[in-house]
Amino acid sequence: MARTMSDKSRLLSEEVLTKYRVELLVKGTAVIAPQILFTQADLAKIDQLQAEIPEEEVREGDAGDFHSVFVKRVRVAPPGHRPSNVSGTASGQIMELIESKDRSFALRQIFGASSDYVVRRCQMHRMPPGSFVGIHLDAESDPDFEYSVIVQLARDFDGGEFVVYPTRHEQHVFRPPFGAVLVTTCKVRHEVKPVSSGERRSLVYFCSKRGGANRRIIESSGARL
Ligand SMILES: O=C(O)CCC(=O)C(=O)O
Ligand SMILES: [Fe+2]
Repeated sequence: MARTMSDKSRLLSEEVLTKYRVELLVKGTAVIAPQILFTQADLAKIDQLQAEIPEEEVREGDAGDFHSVFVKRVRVAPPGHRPSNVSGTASGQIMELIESKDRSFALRQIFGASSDYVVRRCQMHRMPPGSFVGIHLDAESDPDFEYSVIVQLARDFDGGEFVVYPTRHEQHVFRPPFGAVLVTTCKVRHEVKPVSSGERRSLVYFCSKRGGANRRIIESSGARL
């Protein structure tokens, strides 16, 4: 029998969450289909709120890695500091949306966690043609990062593939559609290939069981974005 599911029941479907949990466990990366973690209305709200946040261009090379991307900071945790939202009301509202009870519950199930996760850092990326994110390890920015969650905010662009390198000889290429969410472990190297046309946009956040100060030691880091 055809049934119209509410957003809530879709978010909480055990069967669906278990499927993603296994995918993440086995492959280190899972792509969550559009409309499961974020509805169209959630994405529209994020788009509206982000307009108020200032943008900076990041082009930083360190130990062979380079980037070219426009970044809007929502929550930051620089070395020695605890996670905190950037000033302004928009960042708090975006974090409230991201950390809603249902969404946090769903992600916890996907992570296979027995305790709560905190978002240590959150930012938005805008990548016009020529932009890219060089190969890096998220855990080099903050050793407590466990999972990164990447929400796809754009429809019309070419290039910009997310490529994961689980080993030296293996690579997995992802091109998630608008509204899909890529979840990946922060212990695997990856990159975003150059955008060739249109504009790629994403909301990126990093989750951890630990909420304290960033334990990264600045001198030895290969930090980036
Ligand atoms: O914008 C993205 O898809 C994610 C880029 C990335 O790997 C990161 O911010 O660590
Ligand atoms: Fe990354």
